[in-house]
Amino acid sequence: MPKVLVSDPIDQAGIDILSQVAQVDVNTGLSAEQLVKIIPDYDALMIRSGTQVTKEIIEAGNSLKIIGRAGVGVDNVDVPAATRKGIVVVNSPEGNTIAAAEHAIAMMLSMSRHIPEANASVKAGKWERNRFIGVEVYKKTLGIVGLGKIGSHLAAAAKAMGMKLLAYDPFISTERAEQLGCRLVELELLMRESDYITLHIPKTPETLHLINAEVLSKMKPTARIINCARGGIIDEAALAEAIKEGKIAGAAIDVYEHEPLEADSPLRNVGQNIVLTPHLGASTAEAQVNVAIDVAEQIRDVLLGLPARSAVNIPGIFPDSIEKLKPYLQLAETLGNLVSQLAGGRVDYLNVQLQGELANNQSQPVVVAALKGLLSQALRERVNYVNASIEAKERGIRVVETRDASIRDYTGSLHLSAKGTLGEHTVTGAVLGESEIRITSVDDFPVNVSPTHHMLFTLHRDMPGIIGKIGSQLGSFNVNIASMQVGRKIVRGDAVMVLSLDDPLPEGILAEILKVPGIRDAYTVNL
Ligand SMILES: NC(=O)c1ccc[n+]([C@@H]2O[C@H](COP(=O)([O-])OP(=O)(O)OC[C@H]3O[C@@H](n4cnc5c(N)ncnc54)[C@H](O)[C@@H]3O)[C@@H](O)[C@H]2O)c1
Ligand SMILES: O=C(O)CC[C@@H](O)C(=O)O
Repeated sequence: MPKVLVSDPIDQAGIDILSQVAQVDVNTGLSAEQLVKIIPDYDALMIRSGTQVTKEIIEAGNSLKIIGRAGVGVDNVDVPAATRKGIVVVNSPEGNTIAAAEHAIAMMLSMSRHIPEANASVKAGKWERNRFIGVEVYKKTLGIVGLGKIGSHLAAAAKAMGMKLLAYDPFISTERAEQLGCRLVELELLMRESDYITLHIPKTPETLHLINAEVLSKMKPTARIINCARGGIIDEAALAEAIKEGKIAGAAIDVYEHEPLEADSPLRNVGQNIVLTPHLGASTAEAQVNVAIDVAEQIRDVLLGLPARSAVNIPGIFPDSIEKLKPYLQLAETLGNLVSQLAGGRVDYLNVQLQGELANNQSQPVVVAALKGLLSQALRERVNYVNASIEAKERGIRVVETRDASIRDYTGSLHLSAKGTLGEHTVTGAVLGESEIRITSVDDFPVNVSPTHHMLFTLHRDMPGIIGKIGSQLGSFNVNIASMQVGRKIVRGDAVMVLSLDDPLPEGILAEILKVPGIRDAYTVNL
């Protein structure tokens, strides 16, 4: 019988499902060292947000087939390490959406009506009615940062309470925001005009300290901020300072850069204008049953050799033909990710053309893989092969699929074009040999490059000296070039330059590159 380790408190409904097919050991509060020691005995690991599933734990898990996260965020799992080891990571993308949205509302109202302090005061034997005069949320402006599942649910509830809604989400169309009753604006305007600001975005390198001292300084002195998304999105020291100095009226925080919150955290000393909860966003009876069942069913299925429906790292639903299509799925995902970065965040149209031999294959998985790549900048691990199409539809992305078996430059190739905030861009790629992926054209300029983690693309005039100038610019920022290629259609016409870099491009370098005479456009891409 397979063995499942449950290392965080999980609702009994999930344990009951797992017990049908496995021996289930519930062992919570283990240290990382203890987990490394016992994990080799287990086929599956089920967690909430408490257990940090590090690379060391994954590497020690020689029998592990699946890690199940009873919740949305898998930022406490080293997903790349799990993928490399062939371990499926599953989550429950929707099981606690309502709970988290309702917690944000509870936090907003608690702050507005001083409920935590009033409660403490009455329990201390006092009756201080004049001390706790609150404010109404009716007709106030709520700024929602991140209009995904939780942000959308919250928008509907806040609208019903008579609030005016602003939203900032670079990956959502204006039409979608309008359907939800929100005016889509830039972050700065949202910070300036909102009476309440609530965060519902993932924690990514881009969102780390997105709300820092400078951004907080844009808020009205009467405004309040809520974070029920992820710790680290707000700079905690800057937040504590802003409240203490009266630059903003208050905050309500559920999630922290380090959990449990440290004893000496500056947030603990802010006084009564901050409401703190210990990561309770998903802690409702209903959400805990939902996520436990959702994830336990997937663990059971994988242990029985069946696919998982919400795998965040590998496709879970396709039949046996997956083996043959696998390199093309990887190609589609890479090209989707690439074209979304060239086209800018808010893509509203994607054309996927299957060419050559690929045109004779089942197209749906390839289109889904392209969408997964396209949405990966916005949704990170939240997007998977199961939800990519629905997510794209909800974002108003029009998807067109075409085939052309007569294009035979490679055995099979894939051509994507996408239109976004930076205009329309196209990329083509092919699979060489068994599984080698190549980018074979960019904006219809022929190239032949392997995708790498950090890349720079330029559109420029083909003229002497331009390559050297870009090289020197990168050198002056201490960025090492791994390879470089130029694609052009005619001599001294327009050309595309593709550089693979050893290092990420530092901020500010694009502006310098764009100053080089002859450079028309430049894009950084991280794959
Ligand atoms: N406190 C809790 O217990 C709790 C419970 C559930 C979820 N969460 C967290 O809440 C967050 C939102 O969850 P969700 O289910 O709504 O996710 P979601 O993926 O449905 O929505 C996230 C939204 O953020 C947008 N986004 C991505 N990067 C952005 C950026 N840089 N700026 C602005 N918007 C950006 C995306 O376009 C997307 O619409 C996640 O961080 C999740 O882990 C916390
Ligand atoms: O496990 C929890 O209670 C937190 C879950 C929540 O943060 C999530 O990302 O789903």
